[in-house]
Amino acid sequence: MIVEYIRYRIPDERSAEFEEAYGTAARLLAQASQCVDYELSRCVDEPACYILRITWTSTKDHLEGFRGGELFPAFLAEIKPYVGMIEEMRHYAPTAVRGDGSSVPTLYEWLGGAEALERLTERFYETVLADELVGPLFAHMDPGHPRYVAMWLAEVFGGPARYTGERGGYPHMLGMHRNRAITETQRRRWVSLLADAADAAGLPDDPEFRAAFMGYIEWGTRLALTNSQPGVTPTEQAPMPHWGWGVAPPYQG
Ligand code: HEM
Repeated sequence: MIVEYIRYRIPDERSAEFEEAYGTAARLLAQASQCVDYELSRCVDEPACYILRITWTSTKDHLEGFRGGELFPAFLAEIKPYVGMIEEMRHYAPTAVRGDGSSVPTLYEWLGGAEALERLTERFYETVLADELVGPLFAHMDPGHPRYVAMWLAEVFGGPARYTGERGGYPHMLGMHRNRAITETQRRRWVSLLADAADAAGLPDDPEFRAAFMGYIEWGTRLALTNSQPGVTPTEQAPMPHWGWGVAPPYQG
């Protein structure tokens, strides 16, 4: 991905028509398969200054795909009157320095941290062991298993990286699922028992949290099922998944 920055200096009397023109041009950006996202910002300290940021799938896709494509003539027609007011128009490659701040709580914080996850997994594995469909899979379960899975979930949801540091991270988890031949019926039961345990353990039940939480569980259990089939060769080394809120951030009143 590549980020294009275009800096404009627009006289005050033309700012309204400029923003309107970009509002129209943006609809063409929204249709472009080469465009990841875009944003036009106006300087607060010096209102004549605008910056348009466009993330492209690649420089080539921008210069050859978009500029050579069918959307470009209509895009250019909208913005042409302002081309002479451009002060900079260049592509920038993102560096490794990037990340999120803490304005939005992590799922780990929202659900109540390590203590809540341990409450959840304690409760969950009690019901798992008593279940006729999935119980047999866990017949020789390590007594620390509920705590280890709580550590795993903590790390996935934005808590401390203890599973990676103390328990062997992704490769260990993968190894524990290999050749277990989990069936779809067992996977479904596991998901259903976990959803019940989330209620019983008093995890937050707001729609945003539960959607994100169960989204991860759905994803994770499908991978566990696939990787548990005899004869498959799963990815041996994968980064620890880090799950966020997705499209519905927490409702904070
Ligand atoms: C989001 C989905 C899942 C997560 C996050 C998860 C997580 C884990 C982790 C972290 C371990 C290793 C614990 C350790 O360090 O010892 C493990 C082991 C295991 N998992 Fe899963 N798992 C998931 C889905 C499933 C499903 C769907 C099944 C079966 C229906 C399953 C069956 C097992 C079994 C049998 C073990 C070995 C337990 C033992 O003998 O100690 N897992 N799981």
